[in-house]
Amino acid sequence: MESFGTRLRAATDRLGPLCVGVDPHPGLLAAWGLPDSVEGLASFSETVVAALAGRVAVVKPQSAFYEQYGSRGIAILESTVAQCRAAGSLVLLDVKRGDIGSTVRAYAAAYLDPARPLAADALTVAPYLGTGALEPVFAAAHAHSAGVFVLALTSNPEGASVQHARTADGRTVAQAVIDDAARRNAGATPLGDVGLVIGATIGDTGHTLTNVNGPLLAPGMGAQGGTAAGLRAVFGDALPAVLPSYSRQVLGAGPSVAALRAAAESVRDDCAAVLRG
Ligand SMILES: O=c1ccn([C@@H]2O[C@H](COP(=O)(O)O)[C@@H](O)[C@H]2O)c(=O)[nH]1
Repeated sequence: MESFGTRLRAATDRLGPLCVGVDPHPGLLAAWGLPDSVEGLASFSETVVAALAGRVAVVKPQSAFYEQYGSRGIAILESTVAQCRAAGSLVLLDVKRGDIGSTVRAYAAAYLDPARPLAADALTVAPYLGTGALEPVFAAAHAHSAGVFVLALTSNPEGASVQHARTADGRTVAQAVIDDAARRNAGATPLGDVGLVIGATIGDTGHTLTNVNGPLLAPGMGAQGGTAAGLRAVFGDALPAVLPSYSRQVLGAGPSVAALRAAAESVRDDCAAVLRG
């Protein structure tokens, strides 16, 4: 199989630069006329698959919204991931895992080994036990042609207190995470497999993103206030690597399949105009 970076570039070239998050909030279930139950979760997920699978480059299910329903929720997540992949979208599982290396190895197997029931194309990880502790997940990603997105500068206002703190060598924690990704992606074409999560809401923080050579996932679009026009201030010269991510703004258009598709196409076109000039 081709590398994740190659597959991601092909998907965004074909379908446009857009990631849609699948976040079945109880409030969204209610707005769609669905119960806050496993049945409601299943119906919500089926509609999202019908509307968007194979039509957007990347689908990003938020694991937490499935986990809260226990094993039946996880079963629906497995089915949603598999259907989106089969339809031709890449699936980035938003699980934000991170632990000591020996445990991270199990997370890597759970989410990236194609023989496992919850295998996706990529996952999100948290680097706060040290990027070195994530080594098994980078190795698994390489072995399975998968991707890893490391939290660097998150979209929530609380993130800066940790991410802007200085390390012993004077860099911020975030810059150390960014530089680690750049080192891992060096020389990859067209794009490395190690992505970063950089919130669309953070403005110009003075971090250097131009050498990453990997995808830059930009959550926080729409509901959290991030805009297509605002991406330039956050990403500067790194704009071509940005993958904007919307959840509630697109999902709020449901449950009509046609309206969900139209909402996704609208934000995709707004972003493409900025990212591709
Ligand atoms: O920095 C981050 C990292 C991840 N997220 C996740 O993205 C979605 C955002 O949902 P919206 O409805 O578009 O606000 C959600 O799953 C978060 O956990 C993030 O927001 N910021």
